[in-house]
Amino acid sequence: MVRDYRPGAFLLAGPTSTLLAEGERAVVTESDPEELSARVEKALADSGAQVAVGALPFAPGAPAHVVVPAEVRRTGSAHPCSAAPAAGAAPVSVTPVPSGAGYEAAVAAAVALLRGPGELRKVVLARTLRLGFAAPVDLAALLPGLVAANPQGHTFAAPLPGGRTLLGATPELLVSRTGTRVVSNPLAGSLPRGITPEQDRALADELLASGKDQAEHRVVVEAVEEVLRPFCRSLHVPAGPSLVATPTVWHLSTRITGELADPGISALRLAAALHPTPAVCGTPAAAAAAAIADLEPFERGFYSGAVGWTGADGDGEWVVSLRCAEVFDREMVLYAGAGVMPASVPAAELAETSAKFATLLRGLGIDLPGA
Ligand SMILES: C=C(O[C@H]1C=CC=C(C(=O)O)[C@@H]1O)C(=O)O
Repeated sequence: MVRDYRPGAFLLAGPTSTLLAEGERAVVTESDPEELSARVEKALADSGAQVAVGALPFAPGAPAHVVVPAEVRRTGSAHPCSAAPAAGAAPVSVTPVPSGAGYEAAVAAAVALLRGPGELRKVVLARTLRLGFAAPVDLAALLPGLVAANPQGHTFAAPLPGGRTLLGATPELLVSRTGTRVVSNPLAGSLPRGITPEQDRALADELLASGKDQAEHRVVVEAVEEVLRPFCRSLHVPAGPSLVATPTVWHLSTRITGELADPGISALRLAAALHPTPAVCGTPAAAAAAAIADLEPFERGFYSGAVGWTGADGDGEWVVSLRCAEVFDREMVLYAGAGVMPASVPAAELAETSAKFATLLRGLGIDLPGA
């Protein structure tokens, strides 16, 4: 089904399910999270459609883009996806915004804020890589290779306003709802993967033993628990994180499961309530968002928002839009961020963002040493 993707369609390919949606019966553009769920539920009821798909932006107050498609196809896992690794065209221009040094300076400024007298405990700072190509980016040709390279994660292509596409391969599940069962799998605390198996194992052990990363992870789990608890009659939060690996990064991970108290609460409503978690913003959220606005020299748009679907029956799945790029014509803007804590070292956060860029670059067959 991944091979049937055509530009303008919506694709979400995960380890257990694949959804491809095409055409538009209705489009809901809404910035208020509660209004958004209500308007999408109404659009589904009015059209008789079973599923709506879309993308939520990072910034509170920016409009979400949700579509009731004309046609939806769903199957199981897209894996094993037999695609050869994509052979992406080499970019003709590569512009980091900010520069590596600029990013390290922003992390240092954030560390100073975190160590200061204010209330900020964690802030996630991102950077971008702007790639220019000689010809329009061929999404349909690139997607099978990206799916094949990310068997554990969710690969997505989501249409955005203005003919743009959000393309990515994320390891993080914001929330899924199946009947009354709710699952959220926050990630936070990361190290790049090693080159040899020994080095890789040592880095995994180092991550698990890192007080800075455990603290960075804990604030996300606490925030997710606090949001989900009022919606659930039971909620299970493991006592400590486990490790998950993407092809380029190790993460601390906690899989939180619950039973909804009110089956009328849709997956989209839960996603809107959870977003933005401290995995993409920080703690407290308002102070972190203000620091991000001060320290990041670009708009995040739909990076570090969410991508997913919600059904007429309330079921659905929303993933955090990470390891992604906004694609338009001959341009691709990649985004990667890292959680900054009082103990953060700017060079280490820069290396972490490079490893995060590599998820998409490798999956697209783009070779950019030192990006
Ligand atoms: C903000 C990103 O990752 C988040 C998710 C997992 C681990 C993270 C970290 O360790 O910093 C980030 O919170 C990104 O990939 O751009």
